[in-house]
Amino acid sequence: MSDTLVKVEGAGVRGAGRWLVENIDLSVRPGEIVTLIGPNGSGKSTTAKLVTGVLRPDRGRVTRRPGLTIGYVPQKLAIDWTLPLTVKRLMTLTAAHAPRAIAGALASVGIAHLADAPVQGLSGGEFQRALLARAMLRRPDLLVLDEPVQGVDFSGEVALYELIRTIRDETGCGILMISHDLHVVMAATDTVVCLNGHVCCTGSPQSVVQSPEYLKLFGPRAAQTLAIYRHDHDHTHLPDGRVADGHGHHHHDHDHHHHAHHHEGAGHAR
Ligand SMILES: Nc1ncnc2c1ncn2[C@@H]1O[C@H](COP(=O)(O)OP(=O)(O)OP(=O)(O)O)[C@@H](O)[C@H]1O
Repeated sequence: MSDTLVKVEGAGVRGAGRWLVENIDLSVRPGEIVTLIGPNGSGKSTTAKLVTGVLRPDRGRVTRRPGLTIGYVPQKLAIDWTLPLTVKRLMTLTAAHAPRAIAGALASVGIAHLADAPVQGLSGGEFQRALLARAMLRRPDLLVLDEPVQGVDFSGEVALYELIRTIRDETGCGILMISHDLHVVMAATDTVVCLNGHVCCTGSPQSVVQSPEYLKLFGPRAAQTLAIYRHDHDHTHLPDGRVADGHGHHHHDHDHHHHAHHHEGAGHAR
């Protein structure tokens, strides 16, 4: 294991009389961002639950570094949306934390000004940041994020991935995240694990986008994902997602990312 935070080896989970996932191999080291990608129902959440220990493997094994602390940001939060709940209170729902620690965590994700705001009024991006702050309060060695950019628009998405990288840089924690987004996540991760009930391919974003398994799963347009991102993303974002000024970069929106070229009908006439 050396300093590996978690290692999943040949793991499978059964449910409803079948294998939900099989032969899962992956590991997360300190400071590493590993992203699970795959279509709906491909086993991303199931794999994340294996990593956090919510699910036990029916085959294979999962080894966690002794004393490992995990911060988890769920896909959905089971809270009663009809009760008034401030952001500050959300931070202490499941564990007590000192007011100073809470203020620090909210500041680190850029929402210090929302401490007394009702959770119900937050935007999608603000809510994700609040959940991140809550997970960070545990000072986790490993942060597990199930779809961290849900309900967030494209520029907010870029800002969130940048925040996640900043958290990694500043705390040195390992991060496992789930996404079925391809464009931004591919550039925001060290290792991609592509799932379809089993691990189709694993590696750097550069190597995964070139693998036949990835292309089969996501189609040829997906191969352009990384190139498009690399080409255009030469500017930095402010915490709220706006493009930072001051380096001669002009503001522009990201719509063009979504317009990968079609090459339909490009076959040769015979
Ligand atoms: N508790 C369960 N019992 C039976 N089947 C389950 C259970 N949980 C998940 N499944 C099934 O396991 C498969 C993998 O589900 P999982 O939620 O891990 O996929 P996912 O990749 O996270 O999907 P999505 O992108 O839609 O969130 C699916 O076919 C799902 O229906």
